[in-house]
Amino acid sequence: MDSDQPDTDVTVAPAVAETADDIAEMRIRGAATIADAAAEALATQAERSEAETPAAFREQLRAAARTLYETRPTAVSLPNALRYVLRGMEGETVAELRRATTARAAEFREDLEQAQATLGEIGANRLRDGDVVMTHCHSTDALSCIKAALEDGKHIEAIVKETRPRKQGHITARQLRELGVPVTLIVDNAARRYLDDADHVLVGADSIAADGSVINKIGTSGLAVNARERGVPVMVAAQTIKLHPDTMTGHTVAIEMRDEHEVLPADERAEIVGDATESVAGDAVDSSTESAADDGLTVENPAFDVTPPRHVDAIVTERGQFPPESIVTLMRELFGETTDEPWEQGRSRDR
Ligand SMILES: O=C(COP(=O)(O)O)[C@H](O)[C@H](O)COP(=O)(O)O
Repeated sequence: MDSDQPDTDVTVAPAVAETADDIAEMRIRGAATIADAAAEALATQAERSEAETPAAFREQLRAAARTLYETRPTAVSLPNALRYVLRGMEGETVAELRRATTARAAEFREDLEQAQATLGEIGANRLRDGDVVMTHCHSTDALSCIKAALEDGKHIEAIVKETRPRKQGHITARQLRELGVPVTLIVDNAARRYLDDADHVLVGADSIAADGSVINKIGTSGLAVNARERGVPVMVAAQTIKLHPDTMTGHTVAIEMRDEHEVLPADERAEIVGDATESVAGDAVDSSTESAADDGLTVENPAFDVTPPRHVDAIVTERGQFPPESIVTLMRELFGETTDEPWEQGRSRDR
């Protein structure tokens, strides 16, 4: 076996495969929720493992981590969660390893919840009574700030961007209404017009790079540019689990490209390309063998974009609020300079 890669033949618990599928298909979505589900899945793998040796147990956990890691590439909370749990995989026997791993996953999940609550209290300090926030996508970290402001007795209203193509804005609108927040739902294209009515842009993050760039749902960067032009401050609510350690050594953050059908269902594609199966020269082409790429229409569906630090006013974490340019200091403190692939954690023990 290649010593750098886990043995892909190792059986992963069906529950882990299900979680991986739920993440890939976005039934589980949003960076914090994905991290929580990944930690829970590793705990499940540990509980259900029938490994007879410590080495076999570790190999199973690493294979589970890899299955989860390969679902979506942009939210760094996923590999950060996997690394954190696998680092706690300590013990001389299978029973010890199981106990340590499940305890570590539980600790991670509690810390995650606590971090979000703390971040919310810090973010709420930026919101004044009567403020209107404009949101994009659905971020549990961003909502935590609004929730804490409401708990402080402030009246907050929201302008919620629909967020095409998946319309996560509907989830935000529903949850804000459950909190009693008056909501104005707008299409993405109306954002600039409604910025005149907003006191803050408040978004979450999937990853934050060492230079303070914010990687979040596609459309965030355009919103931030428009907000800057309109003089509306942009606040990013992001637990430190969103800090991307690899960017300290020059790596860039992978932007997920999703299926074109999220943007353009097959019947709508057919309406656009019409009878493109007949070539200009009039030669009939067999549509059953024609691939979508051959009809001259390309659909791009990037799920995220990068907002440069100059368009962001504050990154609010559970460790305090930071100007984006200084986030690297916190990153170094929390992650050090070196990172391995999640399944590399503790591998040296097995060599
Ligand atoms: O971009 C998204 C979700 O994208 P998708 O719907 O494609 O997963 C959210 O803004 C961040 O993940 C932060 O969310 P949270 O604050 O909940 O971690």
